[in-house]
Amino acid sequence: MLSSCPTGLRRLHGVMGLTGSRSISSESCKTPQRTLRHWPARAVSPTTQLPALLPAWGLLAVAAFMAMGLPVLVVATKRRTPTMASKSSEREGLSSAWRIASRLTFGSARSRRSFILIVLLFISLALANTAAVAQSFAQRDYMTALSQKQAALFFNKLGLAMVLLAATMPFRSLAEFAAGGLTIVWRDALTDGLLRDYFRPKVVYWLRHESNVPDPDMRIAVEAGHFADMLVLMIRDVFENVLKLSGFLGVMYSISPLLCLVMASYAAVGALATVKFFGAPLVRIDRSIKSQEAAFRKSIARCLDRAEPLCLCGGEPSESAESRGRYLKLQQQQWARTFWRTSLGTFREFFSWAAYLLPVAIVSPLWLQDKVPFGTVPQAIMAFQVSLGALTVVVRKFRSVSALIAEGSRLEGLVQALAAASRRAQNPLPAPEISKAAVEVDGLSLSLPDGSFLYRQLSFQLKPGESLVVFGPSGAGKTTLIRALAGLWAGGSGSLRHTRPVAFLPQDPYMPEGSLRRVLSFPLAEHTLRDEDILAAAQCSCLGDVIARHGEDLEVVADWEAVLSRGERQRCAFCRLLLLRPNLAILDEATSALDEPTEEALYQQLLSLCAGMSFVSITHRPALQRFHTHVLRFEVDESGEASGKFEVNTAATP
Ligand SMILES: Nc1ncnc2c1ncn2[C@@H]1O[C@H](COP(=O)(O)OP(=O)(O)OP(=O)(O)O)[C@@H](O)[C@H]1O
Repeated sequence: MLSSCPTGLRRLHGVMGLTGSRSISSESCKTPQRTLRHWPARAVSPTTQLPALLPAWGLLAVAAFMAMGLPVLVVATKRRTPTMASKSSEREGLSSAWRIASRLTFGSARSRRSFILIVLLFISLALANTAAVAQSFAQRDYMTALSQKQAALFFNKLGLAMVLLAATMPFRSLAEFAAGGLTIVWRDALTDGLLRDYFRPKVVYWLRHESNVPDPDMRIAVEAGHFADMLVLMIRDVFENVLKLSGFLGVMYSISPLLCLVMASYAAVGALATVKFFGAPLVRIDRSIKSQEAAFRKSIARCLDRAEPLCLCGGEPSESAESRGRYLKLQQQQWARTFWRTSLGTFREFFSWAAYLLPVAIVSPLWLQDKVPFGTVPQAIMAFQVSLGALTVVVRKFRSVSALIAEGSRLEGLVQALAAASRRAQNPLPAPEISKAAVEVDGLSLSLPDGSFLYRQLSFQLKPGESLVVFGPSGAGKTTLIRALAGLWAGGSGSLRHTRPVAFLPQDPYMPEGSLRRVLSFPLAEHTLRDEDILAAAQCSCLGDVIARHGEDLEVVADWEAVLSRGERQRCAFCRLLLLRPNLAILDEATSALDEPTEEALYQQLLSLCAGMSFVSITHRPALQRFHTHVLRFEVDESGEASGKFEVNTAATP
C-alpha cells in the first residue's frame, strides 16, 4: 500500500511514525490514486526515506540557526561603549536573562520539580502537535475530495479532521497546566533565593549604601513573578515552534524542496532584520523604562512614608514638581518605545502578508500541471505559514523577548548587587571581633569615603559591667563609632572587639509591622515570651499609658510607625532591651525624644534590672553622665578631624 503513495508523503510517514497499514495517511494515499489521473507514483522503499530526508533536516538546522540562533547572538554580543552606566552591576542583554533562567532550571532546590514539569510540557505539546500534523493530512484529503465533488469521501475526511482536532484538546489542557505549574515553581525559586540573600545579616544596609539598585522591592515582589511568567511562555513558544517545524517542514519538503528553501531564506532574512534593526534599541528602552518606572513609583511612595514632615514643611508642590519631572522622563522613553514598536509592527505586518503569496506562487503551478492534487495547495500554504511562524518566533515575539531580556538583566543586577553586599557585610573595615572585655578599642582610625579621617588612633577599654557615655559636637563621628562596632563601616584600621550578645538602640528605632506584642519584643520570637513578662517590661519602660490605651491587648495591630510618638517608639526599643538582656547595649541618642525625668527613670531601670550589663550611650545631655562609669569626649580641631579623650567618671552614681 505504501509503495503506491507519493514519495513525499511516504517520507513524512517515516518522520511522523505513521507507517502503520491503517494509519490516516496511508488511508489518504488511496484516494488520489483512484481519483487523480496524472499523479506520478514514484516508488521509494521505506528504508530510503530517512536518508532522503537528510537535506530537509540539514536545511532545517541551518534555517533554525539563522532565524533563531544568529539574531540572538547578535543581541547577546552587542556591547555598549564603556560609560559610567555600563560599569554598573546591571548586566546587559540576553546573557543575564540566560544566567537567571539557567539558575532556575539547574541550580535551584526546585530543579527536580522544574524538570518534571518541563518534560510534561514538552510531551503534551508534542502530542498536540502530532495530532495537528495528522489533521493537516485529513484537511488536504477533504479539500481534494471537495474539489472533486466526492461527498462521501469529503464527509469521511472531515469527520476524521474533527476527531483529530478534538484529540488535541486534552493535550493542550495538560500543556496549560504544566506551564502554570512551572511558572509557580520558578517564581518560588527566584523569590526564595532573592529573599534569602536580601535578609542575610547586614546585607540591606550595604545594598542601600553601596549598590546602584534603587528598587530591590519592585524587582523581588513584582518583576521576579513577571519574569518567571514570561520565561515559561517563551519556553512554551520555543517548544511549540520546534515541534511544528519538525512536523511541517517534512510536509513542505514532500511537496516542494524549493518551497522549503524559499521559506528558510525568507525566515532568516526576517529574523535577522528584526533583531539587527529593532532588537538593541527596544531592549535598551525597555530596561530604561523599567528603571524610570521604579524611580517614579519610589518618589510617590516616599512622600507617603514621610507624610507628616512633608505636610508640615509644605513640601507638596516641590515634591509634585519632582515626581512630574520623573514622569516626563518616563514618558519620553515611552514615546521612543512606541516609535520602535510601531516600526517593528509595520515590518512584521509586511513580512507576514508577503508570506501568504510565496507558497501560492510556488505550489499553484504544480497543481496547474497536474503534478499534485488540489488539496496540496492549501496544505502547502498552511505548512508554509506554520513553519515560517515557527522559524520567525523571534520576529513575532520580539516585544516579549525584549521585555524578558530587560527584566532578566535587572534581576541579574539585583543578584550581583546582593552578592556584593553580602561580601561587604562579611568584610567590614575594621572588622569587630569577640572579646571577653565589654568593649576594647585599640588604635582605631575611621575614615570617610573621600579618604579624610574622622579620627585616628582612638583607644579605650571597658570591662564587663562598666558603662561609657560619649559626648562630642555634631558630626564628630560618634554614630560612626557605633556603626564600626556593629560592623557597618568600611573605612578604617585598628582593632575593635566587644562582647556578645549585643543590642543596638538607634535614635529612630525600627518598627516592624504587626501586633503590639511583636513591636515590644522585636526581634525576639514573640510567642516564646510570656504575656506577663512583656507587660512587665513595658511598664518598666514607661509604656503603661500606651498599653492601657490598647486595653492591655498585645494582639492589637496598627501602623505603629504612624501611631506612636517618637518618644513612645524609643520606649518600645527600651522594652525590647529589657526583654533581651544582652551583655552589651549600645544606645545612640536612644532616649533623645524623652523628657528628662522619663529618661532618667529608664536609666534607673537599666541599672537595677540589668545589673552586670555593660552599656555605651551617645548623648548630648550632660545629665546622663552620672549613670556611666566612664566618659569619652570628642573634640574637633580646625582641620575638622576629631580626637577622643577617655576617662573614668568620678561623678558616677554609685
Ligand atoms: N556614608 C557616609 N558617607 C559620607 N559621609 C558620611 C557617611 N556617614 C557619615 N558621614 C559623615 O561622617 C561624619 C560623622 O557622622 P556621624 O553620624 O558619626 O556624626 P555624629 O557625631 O554622630 O553626629 P550627630 O551628633 O549630629 O549625630 C558626618 O560629617 C557625616 O556627614
